[in-house]
Amino acid sequence: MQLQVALDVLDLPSALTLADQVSEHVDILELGTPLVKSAGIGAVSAIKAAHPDKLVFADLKTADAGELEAGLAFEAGADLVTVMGAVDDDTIRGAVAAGRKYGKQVVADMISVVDGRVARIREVAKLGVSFVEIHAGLDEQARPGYSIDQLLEDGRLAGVPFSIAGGVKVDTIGSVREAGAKVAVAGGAIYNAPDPGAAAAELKKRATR
Ligand SMILES: O=C([C@H](O)CO)[C@H](O)[C@H](O)COP(=O)(O)O
Repeated sequence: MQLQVALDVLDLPSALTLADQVSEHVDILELGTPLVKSAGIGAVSAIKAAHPDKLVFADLKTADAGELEAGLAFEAGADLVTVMGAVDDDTIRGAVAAGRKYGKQVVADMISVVDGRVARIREVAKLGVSFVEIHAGLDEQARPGYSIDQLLEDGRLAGVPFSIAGGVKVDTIGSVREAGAKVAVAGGAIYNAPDPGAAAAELKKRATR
């Protein structure tokens, strides 16, 4: 299972510092949505230039104009880009068309799809995305009683390639691997750790055990 770090910081210098600290332990460097909004699409180019050997994931969470927005990220050097799984199928098809044009990958982010999630995961997989991110966002995670378990259950049931995001940490990443995820996404468990490099190394160890 691959490990993706979500660089959920708000400026490019902080993102470059965090990427330097963790890159040797991760497979995918994600520019989180707030970072792209704050620092701009040029941050994608800067992270790719600093880490050309890593896959760079632009978490645009596109909700409309899929081909246009995905094209912006691919043109800037992204290897993967997100489109929302909840949006119009033509938006997803557009992002996929851009992916084909650039030879890059599109990921459908299932954030906020809760009812009927497995059925929608199967539908978006047929639209040509490379995989589906089964995701509980920061606001959902903040609610009392949040558990990653329903994400894992839906991944097991869906029968298509998937990643998991939503509070992946040292004591849950083993379950993410056992559920069959292709990628585990970790943000806070890495950037909030006293030593982000050590936290990423520990997650990577458990991701591949
Ligand atoms: O995508 C994310 C969130 O929606 C903010 O943009 C996070 O990067 C993702 O949830 C991973 O972060 P953690 O949940 O802190 O592991």
